[in-house]
Amino acid sequence: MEGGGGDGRKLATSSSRRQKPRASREFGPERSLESQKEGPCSSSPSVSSTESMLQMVIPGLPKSLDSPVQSPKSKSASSGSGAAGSDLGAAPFDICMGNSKGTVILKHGLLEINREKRRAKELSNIAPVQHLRPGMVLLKNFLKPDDQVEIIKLCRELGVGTGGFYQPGYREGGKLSLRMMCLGKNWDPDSRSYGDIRPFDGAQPPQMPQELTKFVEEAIKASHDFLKQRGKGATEPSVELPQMSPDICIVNFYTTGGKLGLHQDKDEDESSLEKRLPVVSFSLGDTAEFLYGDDRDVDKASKIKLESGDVLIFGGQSRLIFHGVSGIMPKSAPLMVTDKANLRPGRLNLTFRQHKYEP
Ligand SMILES: O=C(O)CCC(=O)C(=O)O
Ligand SMILES: [Fe+2]
Repeated sequence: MEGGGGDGRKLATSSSRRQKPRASREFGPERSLESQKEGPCSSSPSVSSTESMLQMVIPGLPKSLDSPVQSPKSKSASSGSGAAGSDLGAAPFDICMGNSKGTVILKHGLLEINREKRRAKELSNIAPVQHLRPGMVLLKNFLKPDDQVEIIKLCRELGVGTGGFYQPGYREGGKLSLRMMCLGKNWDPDSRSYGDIRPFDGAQPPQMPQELTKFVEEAIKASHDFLKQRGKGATEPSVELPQMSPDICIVNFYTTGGKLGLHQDKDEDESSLEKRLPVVSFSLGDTAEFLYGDDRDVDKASKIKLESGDVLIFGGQSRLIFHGVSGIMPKSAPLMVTDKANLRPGRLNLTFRQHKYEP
């Protein structure tokens, strides 16, 4: 499937970039989804209502949930050059709450506890694997709560260090309504290309942790096992969903006002795209309303909920689908995960890819 739009794989000059229609992983409130259609949640990237609610319960939280948290560990590899918009010189963003002085004790109301019980009941009736379309498989609740906590903590550690979370923006102005960190290689939203360092501060992205690769391999195996059960006549599982070994990952953190416009992931190396190596996506924390389809059209897109622990895989015939996040559902994260990990209100998403195919 080929969608409309320019070739996002080539690094463009700023003038040619301006002329080029953006199709690959372009997002942000100003340019895409929010101008097309509102999601279920607030369209503002700030989260003032959640913020005031949290400040009542947790003293010591930063003034705004979107304001960066100071960490002694973090520093940029070099000073910013003033290139493509981002949080130049800003402190890192901590996806977890609390501080070194003590832990955050959250008391849950009956409403929250009952919601959690209801959800557990619902989950037991949901098919654990859903074949959404050729090349697209959803593994419901695949990551166990303790694994989710481990992944969140790992991302938190990496996220407050060099090359950690920042709020990306475009040279011409406008910010994405999420925080981003890359692992393995840097993906630059402005040039829509991968590189070894982040242009705006010269930082090298953290290495891809082996612990994460293991979960990705397990998820691909689980989807192959599922596809194998279809028996004779069905496409060979490894053809429908080619095997991949992730070497890059884009980690996004959405506060409850976060969104991501419809886009294609097509900035990986041609060898990887030609083989249609899948993208493997982990969802943690609050639930996202996720859109996908053949066109960059919100009204034609299919909608699913991605909940904490879900793994979505799209490769093969679905490798170049348009996809995006229209909203984050506040207070939908499982308490047993967010309590243990101290995750902020919001959603953590990791999309693993293999940059290059090497036979
Ligand atoms: O947050 C998500 O579920 C999708 C993220 C995504 O599409 C991306 O990072 O390219
Ligand atoms: Fe994407």
